[in-house]
Amino acid sequence: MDILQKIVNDKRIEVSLRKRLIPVKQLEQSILFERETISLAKKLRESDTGIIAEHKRRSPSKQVINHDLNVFDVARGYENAGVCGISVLTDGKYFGGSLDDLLTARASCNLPLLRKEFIIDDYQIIEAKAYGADVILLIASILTRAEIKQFSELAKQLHLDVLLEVHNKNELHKSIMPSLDMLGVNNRNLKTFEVNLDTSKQLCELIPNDFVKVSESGISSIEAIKTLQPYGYKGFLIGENFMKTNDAGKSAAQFIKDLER
Ligand SMILES: O=C(O)c1ccccc1NCC(=O)[C@H](O)[C@H](O)COP(=O)(O)O
Repeated sequence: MDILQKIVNDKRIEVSLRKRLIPVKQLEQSILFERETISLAKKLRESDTGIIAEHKRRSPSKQVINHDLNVFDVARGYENAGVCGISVLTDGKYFGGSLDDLLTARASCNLPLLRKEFIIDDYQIIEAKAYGADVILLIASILTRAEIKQFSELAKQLHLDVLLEVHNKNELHKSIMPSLDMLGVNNRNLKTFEVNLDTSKQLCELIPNDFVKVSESGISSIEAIKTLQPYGYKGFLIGENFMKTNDAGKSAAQFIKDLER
C-alpha cells in the first residue's frame, strides 16, 4: 500500500468522526462561511514571481521539518515577503497540521489560503470554507473523474478556487474540466519520494492554457523557477525550503528578492 492510500484510509475514518462531531449545519453558521474569498488563480496570473509558500511542520518524506515556528508568525512573515498565497497543511497524523492552523493563518493575513488536505468528501470542502480557506486542493490520484467533478463544482458554488494536482499524463487526461482553476504538477514521486522537476517540464504542454499552471514540491532554488517559467508555470508551491529555516518569512522574502533581480 503506498503512502497516499494509507493517508486516504485514515482520512475516511477521521472524516466520518468529524461529521458526527460538527454537523454541516454548524459549519455553515461559522462567521467565516459568509466571508468573501480571494482568488489565488487571479493573484498568480497577475504576478511575476508566483510563490505559494507552505506551512509544513513534518511530512512522510522528511519526518520532522520544523516544530518550532508558530503559524501566526509564519503566515504574517510570508505575507510581508510578498508571496501570492499560503498553503496550510491541515492533516494532523502525517503532517502535524490542523484546522486551527488554518484559522490562525486566516487571522494573521489577507492572502488567499489553500487548505492543503486529502479531500475525499464534500464535508471537507464545507469545512475549508468555514475555517477561512480560499482554495482547495484535489488530488487526481485518489479521486475518480466523477468525484473531481462533484467536489470542484461544490467548491465553485462556495466561491473557492480549485487546484487540481496530478503526477502523470493519465491523471491529467482524466481530470481536465471547466470547474478547475489551477493545474498543479507534483514533482514528488509519492512511491519513492524522489523529486524531479522534469515531471513539470514533461506535463506542461498537455495542460490547456485556460488553467493556471502550478509546479509543486522540491523547489529550492531561483534557478528552478527560472527554468520552469518558460514552460508556462505561473505558480510555484514551496514548503520545506522555507520551513526548514528558523524564520520562514525571512527566507521567503530573500528568495523573492533574489527572484526579482
Ligand atoms: O511532502 C511529502 O512528503 C508528501 C508525502 C505524501 C503526500 C504529500 C506530500 N507533500 C505534500 C505537498 O504537496 C508538499 O508539501 C508541497 O508540494 C511542498 O513541497 P516541498 O516544497 O517539497 O516541501
